[in-house]
Amino acid sequence: MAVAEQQSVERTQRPSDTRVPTVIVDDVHIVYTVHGAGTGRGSATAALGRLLSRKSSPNVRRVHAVKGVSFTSYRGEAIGIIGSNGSGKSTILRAIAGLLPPERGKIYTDGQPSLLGVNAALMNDLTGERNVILGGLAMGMTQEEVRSRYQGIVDFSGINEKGDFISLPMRTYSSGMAARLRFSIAAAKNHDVLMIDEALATGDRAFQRRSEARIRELRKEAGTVFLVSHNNNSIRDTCDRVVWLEKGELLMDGPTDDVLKAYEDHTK
Ligand SMILES: Nc1ncnc2c1ncn2[C@@H]1O[C@H](COP(=O)(O)OP(=O)(O)OP(=O)(O)O)[C@@H](O)[C@H]1O
Repeated sequence: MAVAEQQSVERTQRPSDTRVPTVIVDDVHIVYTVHGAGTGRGSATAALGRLLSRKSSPNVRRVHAVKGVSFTSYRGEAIGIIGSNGSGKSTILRAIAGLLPPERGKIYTDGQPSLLGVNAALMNDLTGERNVILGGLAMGMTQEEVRSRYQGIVDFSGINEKGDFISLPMRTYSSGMAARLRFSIAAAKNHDVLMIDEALATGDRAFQRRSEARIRELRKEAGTVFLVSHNNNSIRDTCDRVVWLEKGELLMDGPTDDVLKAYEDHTK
């Protein structure tokens, strides 16, 4: 795999009235290579033929998921990323987190961006309690910090509101409960750049309100928050700027109200 084109923006002394960039995405292209792809003919007979064929398919298909996207984020901004299914939102976040190498273009980041996805790695067979400790340590907290923030994380997640779930293995949680715990662990720490992929969509309304308030706090603490969501109200309540991707291209980047209005007109 090619080396990710992830570089650090040097922290230099700047006048206090200038905006400080946190992520620079410069003409980025991201291509997935899919091995063993079919021929692309979609009929049932063609699919059955492929399944019954003894030959393994030599086909390799390239999916050009992000096409020449550029934008810069600044400290204190919360940026919503919107667009229809498959438009490249999760892909661009994964690239900013350094998990996917751009095929072309460059991504510069100030500090280590943290990606909080619905699939963020916690261990399903461990209890919620163990996962809070594991997740806290994985994010770079000391044991002492984890101990002192433990109760706050559990209370924020609301996991124990209906019984002692925190001492049960995470595999017994509903997907919403698991997403809440992941968000609560990540939000317990201040991040230079925090990227949240749909995590809010799975919580109930009360949890969404708490999360939105916490996102506003994180911004005040001089971080940058990216929020991928299909929920326009969540974006409206949390973000002051929105980037709209469609078919891997940047369609619009501007103030939340302007971009959401154009998006809502487009999707009517
Ligand atoms: N691991 C992968 N291998 C191959 N193609 C992929 C992979 N992940 C995503 N893609 C493709 O890349 C494109 C962008 O996908 P991505 O998940 O970034 O979209 P998205 O905007 O986050 O979609 P959604 O709103 O449905 O979550 C899609 O065409 C998708 O099929």
